[in-house]
Amino acid sequence: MTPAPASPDATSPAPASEAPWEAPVAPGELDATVEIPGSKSLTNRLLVLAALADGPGVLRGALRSRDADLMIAALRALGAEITEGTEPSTLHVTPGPVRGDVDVFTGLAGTVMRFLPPVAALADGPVRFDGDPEARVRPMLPVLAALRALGVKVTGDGPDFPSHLPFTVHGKGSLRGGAVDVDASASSQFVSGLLLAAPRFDDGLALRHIGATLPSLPHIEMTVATLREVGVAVDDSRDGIWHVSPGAISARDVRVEPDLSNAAPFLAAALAAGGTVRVPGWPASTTQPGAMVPELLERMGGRVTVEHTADDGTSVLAVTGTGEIHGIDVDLHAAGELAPTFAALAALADSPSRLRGIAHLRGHETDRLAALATEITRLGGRCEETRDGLVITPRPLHGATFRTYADHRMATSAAVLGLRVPGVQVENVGTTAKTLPGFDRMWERMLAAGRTVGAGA
Ligand SMILES: O=C(O)C1=C[C@@H](OP(=O)(O)O)[C@@H](O)[C@H](O)C1
Ligand SMILES: C=C(OP(=O)(O)O)C(=O)O
Repeated sequence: MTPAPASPDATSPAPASEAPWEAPVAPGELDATVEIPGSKSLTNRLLVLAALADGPGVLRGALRSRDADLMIAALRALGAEITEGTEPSTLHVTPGPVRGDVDVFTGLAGTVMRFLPPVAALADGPVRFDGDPEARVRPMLPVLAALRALGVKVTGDGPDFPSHLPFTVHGKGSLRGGAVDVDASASSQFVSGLLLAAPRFDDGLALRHIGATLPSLPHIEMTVATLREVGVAVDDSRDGIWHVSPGAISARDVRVEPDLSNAAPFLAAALAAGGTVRVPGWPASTTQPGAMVPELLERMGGRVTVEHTADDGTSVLAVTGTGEIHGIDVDLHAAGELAPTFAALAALADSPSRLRGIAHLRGHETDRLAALATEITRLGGRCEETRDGLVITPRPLHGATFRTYADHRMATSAAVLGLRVPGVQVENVGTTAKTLPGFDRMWERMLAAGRTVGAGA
């Protein structure tokens, strides 16, 4: 077992590619099998729980990307020992007392900036948080205000209570917990972060969501499911209220599912290019919002089949393009991270589309509604922002530089568009390292028909 890299690049600025990447036009019908690395959301939840557990645990098939490596670096700083096994995707985690007087660099990872402040409240001293310039505008107030309401001192750079990075959480070694109200209408991650650390609060946590809407419910269900899997009692029987009982977090040896949201652009490629793209390891049941991908692709004209089911219950999911892409009217409130992929397909469709319920995307890696509208328009398309989404009216598209605003999913949606539109120059494709390092090479290999494509191949 060798120590996992000390994440030298995780805490440095996000990788920026020098020259734009010319998104390849599909050379013909696809016939590819694409192995998708582990889920970001599961990897980072399981890492947090492993670092707070009652003994050493193992993650297999974990994602190794900028967001995961930032989580690893942060948890190490906070006192956990994390080493690589025989493969980089096998991580051995040995918990330690949560350590204070440390710095946590969040990069642009929502999971790091929202999941770790509640952990920092358990530290025996101050934990200073900062991140990428783009991270400093992402909403943070609800989770910091919740910690304050629970008696934790949180300070910012100036005299005012912080609503964004940078900030410092002054841990006192333990936290009583109790009841707290949180407005999670801007991000489900405010709820998930508090719930994940809650079993280690003396009295657990009774969290009530008080906002008008609650996005990304599957991600909260994922949090609840991962907590239950480590033996934590969670009562979620009332809408918008979660009760986490205090207690030990059991150490486990777990396998991480592939990232179904990262599978989305590859499967969407089958509709844009024609032919078939397969993703092995598709879980029989999952809390990942990417579970919606097959149904949405079918609604847009794709054909979805399960080609093979393995002994472990996972399947090879195959999506075949029929040559047609239809517009779609869909509420993506539960699965906002899919919006960039479906916006790209919508711009290539034969009828208009409406993506609804995604106002909260304005607080993602960038303002994704503005970014998608601007960049699809730049290619000659028609994409208009609404109060809570996008209306996309297909028009003939042409090549241009597609700006990505440090957003990995802007880059992957540009790749989908480029399959049909020559000359799409993707600025900073390296931003895909946030959740899928080597995306551009995987994409190019997918276009070489009949190949099995893996992240490291
Ligand atoms: O908890 C998680 O792992 C995530 C929750 C969602 O955040 P929002 O609720 O802010 O959309 C999602 O978009 C993000 O990619 C991952
Ligand atoms: C919104 C996303 O990321 P984050 O975890 O940084 O919020 C995303 O990956 O689409």
